[in-house]
Formats: sequence, C-alpha cells, structure tokens
Amino acid sequence: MVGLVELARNGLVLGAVYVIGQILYNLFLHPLRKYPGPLAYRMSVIPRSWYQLQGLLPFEVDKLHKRYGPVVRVAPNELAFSSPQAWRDIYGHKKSGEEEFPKYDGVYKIFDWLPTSVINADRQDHGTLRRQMSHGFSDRSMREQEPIIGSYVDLLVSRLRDAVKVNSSQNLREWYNYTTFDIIGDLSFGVDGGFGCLANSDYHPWIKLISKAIHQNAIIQGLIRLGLRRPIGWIGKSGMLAENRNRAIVWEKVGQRMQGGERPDFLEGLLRKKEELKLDQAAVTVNATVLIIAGSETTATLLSGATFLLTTHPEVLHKLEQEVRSAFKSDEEITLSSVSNLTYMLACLNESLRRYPPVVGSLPRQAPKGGAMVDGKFVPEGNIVSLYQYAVNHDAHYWNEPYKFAPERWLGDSNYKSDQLDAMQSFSVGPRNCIGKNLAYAEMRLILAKIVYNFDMTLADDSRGWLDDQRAYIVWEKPALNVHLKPVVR
Ligand code: HEM
Repeated sequence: MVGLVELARNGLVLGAVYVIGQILYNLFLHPLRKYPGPLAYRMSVIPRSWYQLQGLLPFEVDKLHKRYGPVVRVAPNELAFSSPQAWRDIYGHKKSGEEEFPKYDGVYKIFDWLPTSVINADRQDHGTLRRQMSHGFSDRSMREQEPIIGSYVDLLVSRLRDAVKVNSSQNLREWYNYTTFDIIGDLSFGVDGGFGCLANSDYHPWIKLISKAIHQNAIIQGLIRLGLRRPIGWIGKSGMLAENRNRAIVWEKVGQRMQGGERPDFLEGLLRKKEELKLDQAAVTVNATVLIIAGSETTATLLSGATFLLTTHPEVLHKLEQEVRSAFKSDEEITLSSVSNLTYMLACLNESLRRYPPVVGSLPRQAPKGGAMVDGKFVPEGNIVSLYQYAVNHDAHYWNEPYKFAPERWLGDSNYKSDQLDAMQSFSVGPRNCIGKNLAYAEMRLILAKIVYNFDMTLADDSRGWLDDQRAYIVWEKPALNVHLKPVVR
C-alpha cells in the first residue's frame, strides 16, 4: 500500500516536472518564442484547443489579431497571419527550387491508413490527381453540366412556389442545402434526381450523416492538437465514427458509378485513368467524399449568409432586385451564362463571402524544410502557419468599416478606396486552391438570381438574430433561416 502511494506520488512529481519543463521550454527556448501572443497561448496548446472545441476559434483569433497585430502565436508551435502577402507566401505558387508549405497532417491526414485524396496528397500525387479531376471542372464540362444544374434550380423555384402556398415563411437554409446536395450528388455519381432532397423536401439521411461527420472531424482536430492522435486512430479504425459510415455509403455509390458509362461528371476524369494511376474503388471513394463535402455545404452556406445579409439590408436588396428584374424578361432567360452579367449581384456575393466566409477557419500548413519567410518573418521548419479567413476578412488594416455589409467596396466606391481586396481569398490561392471556384460562383449566381427574380424576401422575426452567436466547426453551425417569400406577379 505504502509502495503504491509512493509510486503515485513519484508519478505526480514527474508529471509536474515534465509539464513545467514543457511550459518553460515553450516560453523561453522554443523557436517561436519571439512571436507575440497571450501568455497562456504561448505556454500551452490548451487555450487554442479549448476555443476550437467550443467552435469559437476563428472569432478568438480575430480578437487576437486586433490586439497583437498581423502575426500572433496562437499555440506554442503555431502562428496565425493576417495579410495579403501571407496568403501568397504560404499558399501561393512557388518559384522553381522553392519548397511548398506541406499541409498539416493533424488536419488533413487524420487516418493515415486511408488512400490519398486530392485534398491531402503530397505535391507530386496532387498534381496528377488534380489534372485528372480538372476535366470535370473545365469550361466544356460546365457547358455540358449547365442543363443538369439548371434543372435543379428550376425545381427549387417550383417547389418553393408550392411551399409558400401553405406557409409564406420558409427555412431557406434547408432549401439551399437540398439544392446544392442534389446538384453535387448528380454531378459526382450520375444519380438522377441527385439525393432526391428537392423532390421530397427533406434531407436524404446521408446528408445528416455528412453534417455529423464534419462536426466530429472538427472535434477530432481539436483533440489531436492535445496529443490524442493515437486513441483517435483506434476509434477511427473501430468504425464508430460518422466518417466511417459516410465513406461506406460513398464506396457503394462509387461502385455503381464505376459500372456506368461516360458522363460529364466529376469522377469521369479519374475513372478514365484508373488503371494507369492505379486508382481502385477505395482511392476513388476518398476523392468522391472530398467532392461531396467540399462542393455542397460551402455553396449552401454562402447562399444562406448572403440571404441573411441582404434581407437585413433592405436598401441593398432593393438595388439587387432592380438589377435582376430589369435584366431578364422571363425566367427562362436566366441561365448560367446570362447571370455572369449581373455586376451588382457579384458584388453582393463577394461581400457575403467576406462577411460570412464558408471556410471560416484556417487551412494549416507547416513551414518547409529549412524554414521559410512569411510576410517578412522567418518561420522555422515544421511550425504550423495559416490565415484565419474570418479574421483577415475583418481586419481594419485592409477594410474600411470591416463589419459593415457594403457591396459597394467591390465596385470601386471612393469610401472604400483604401480596401485591399486581395486580403480576401475565400477559395484560397496557388496550386491547392479550390478546384470548384468557377462552379461555385456559377451556382451561387444562378440560384440567387432565380430567387430574387421570382420572390420578394422579408426576414422572419424568429431569424433576426441568425448571425449572433453562431459557432464554427470547420463550417458554420447555422440555425434555421426563416424568410417570408412572396411570389412576384408579372
Ligand atoms: C462557396 C463555395 C466554396 C468555397 C468557399 C470553397 C473553398 C475552398 C477552399 C478554401 C479550398 C482550399 C482547401 C485547403 O487548402 O485545404 C477548397 C478546396 C477544394 N474545393 Fe472548394 N470551395 C467552394 C466550393 C466548391 C465546389 C462547388 C467544389 C466542387 C464541386 C469544390 C471542391 C473543392 C476541392 C476538390 C478542393 C481541393 C482542391 C485541391 O486540393 O486541389 N469546392 N475549396
């Protein structure tokens, strides 16, 4: 008994010595010791993980930049930057001989037994995968996809017309999700009717699973920073996570798609070269999973944000209505190509991307071998660097009235002439930027134009505080967005 007590006491003393030693190292000897940040963040990773697990990290980092400037030490081994130059230095194309900043595997490669996907491949594999996938995003593919996308947006409008006969207040968060998931389901797997969300006015159970997987993933990322990588790996292997079940469904869908013929969808480019690139069903599955998650929730999120911001700024909404309603004589004239002429609408979408960035947090990278310069500061090898989109999009160094919703800033208004528009990079920059950027803009423009053309929108009272207190677990956790819709009579 005495021996056990002694052992426990020695264990505690040793543990305390280790923790104190680690704290002293982080404060006085760590290669990032000279960078500014709150004492608690420089000492330990706990505060950062705490905010991450609460879904509050992007907003906390926003506050830290306001206090400490364009570079802040947000954990002993991690720096957050906020500047247009940092975007280019961390994520941009490198000159020949220069090393890329590799993606931080505590976020991108949590389960290292899975095949590589486009989002986490190393530089060489990424180039090959991205080239093959880019066929599905070419101008030609988008022209071929136009009728498919258009048919879902038309279905959205007609389903909404029916729904408002029963109740003028509609939860547009759901309707946007139905539409973007149906489109991505169709364009990824060739499933007619997508996931059938619009047809049934309900979520396919798979989509609920995807949302759960994203949320779980955010928690897992926070726990990995606390040193719990190994137990997370065991849980992942045991198949208990939403992510495991999600991948099993994608696997099955990919299997069906692999039996089918040629089709202008996102998997076609990969499937055409599957033997040459040694892509088996598991490898296609991880890539298809990335497409489904990256291509649906993001676009729907932005549309929800834009709708909230427009309905809470009636003068902006009114201007947008004038632009859209005077540009077209009929609903049929509104197409993927014709909406590209709506300049005020593009400014509204860009301003929504700034105020409510769908990828609200950071895209962590590690300083390459030998270290590298970021915005004029040296970052030693292996340390984590990133920009937090919410923070840089609201940084008063780059934006006049950063919290004001002002589409005019994107149209050369003199009040905003000092704005540095390249501080916002919602789709990231460089070789790992968003492959679906053009498609996302096309979808967002078409959907918003059709909604504004067909309906007068007024925010319902129960959604007035929609943006207050939202949390961010990789993407925003959005409450219902109820909007009264009144069909426009022509
Ligand atoms: C508003 C909508 C969207 C936003 C804001 C957005 C944003 C981003 C960002 C910031 C990245 C970089 C991720 C990183 O560095 O880890 C990314 C990558 C990616 N996005 Fe998007 N995205 C959107 C829509 C889409 C759509 C519609 C698709 C496909 C249908 C898509 C597919 C992808 C893929 C496959 C990647 C990985 C590219 C690579 O690593 O080469 N995204 N996106």
